[in-house]
Amino acid sequence: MTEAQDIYIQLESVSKAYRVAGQTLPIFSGLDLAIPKGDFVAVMGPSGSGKSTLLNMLAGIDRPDAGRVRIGTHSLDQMGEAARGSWRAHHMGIVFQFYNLLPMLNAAENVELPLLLKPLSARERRVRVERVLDLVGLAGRERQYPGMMSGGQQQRVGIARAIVADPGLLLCDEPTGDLDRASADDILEMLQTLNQVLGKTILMVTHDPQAARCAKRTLHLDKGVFVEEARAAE
Ligand SMILES: Nc1ncnc2c1ncn2[C@@H]1O[C@H](COP(=O)(O)OP(=O)(O)OP(=O)(O)O)[C@@H](O)[C@H]1O
Repeated sequence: MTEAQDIYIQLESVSKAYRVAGQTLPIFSGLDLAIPKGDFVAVMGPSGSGKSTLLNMLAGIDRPDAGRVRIGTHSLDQMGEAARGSWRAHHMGIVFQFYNLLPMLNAAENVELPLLLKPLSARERRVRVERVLDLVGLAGRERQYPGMMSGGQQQRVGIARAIVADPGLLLCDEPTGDLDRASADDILEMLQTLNQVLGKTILMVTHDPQAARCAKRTLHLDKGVFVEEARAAE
């Protein structure tokens, strides 16, 4: 049983609908979710079940129509857009399916981007970038451009960029969806290390059952509710 004070991510009675061509498309109606700090949660569900909508609300990119989205001590649903953007930059890293690297920047420059929002000297930024690139196994590849890297290497750069500002929370949107099995397994092992060794709380949307098995918990989203939950043996 999760004690209230341990809860890090909390959705309370969240409702969300889209309006398409004059019609209302309900996605969530009274959705609840509680995730403690340090958890590693996989969210699975059929296409269109609302997984990206959930991630967007947790990232503060989108807002619920009703209900509360709380992360740590912050209620994202009560914050304006600028405050949510600033909150995101300081507390959250996002890992994307297709890496979202800027092709004209090399690996180090891509990883450095989130640090440009912080009051750090160029030297401090370089030290942090080198440290995280080393952590993801890319020491020596700082000057390589995304176009010269494999998908697995690009995703390592994506993970380095997501953690360089040392956020407590990582949101991963199909992080292995574009990778072969071996590269996917490397990335999953890396996420497990970030969770177990560095204590990052991770929420990962995935279609891959093997990826979900690496998480501590799997939530299945169907028709706007979590219908099943499995917890890995501790
Ligand atoms: N901005 C939007 N405007 C209108 N409808 C939207 C919008 N975003 C998503 N939808 C619709 O809401 C539903 C849920 O979309 P969402 O992307 O959250 O699902 P998903 O579970 O992530 O799907 P997938 O696994 O295919 O990525 C879908 O029917 C989608 O077409």
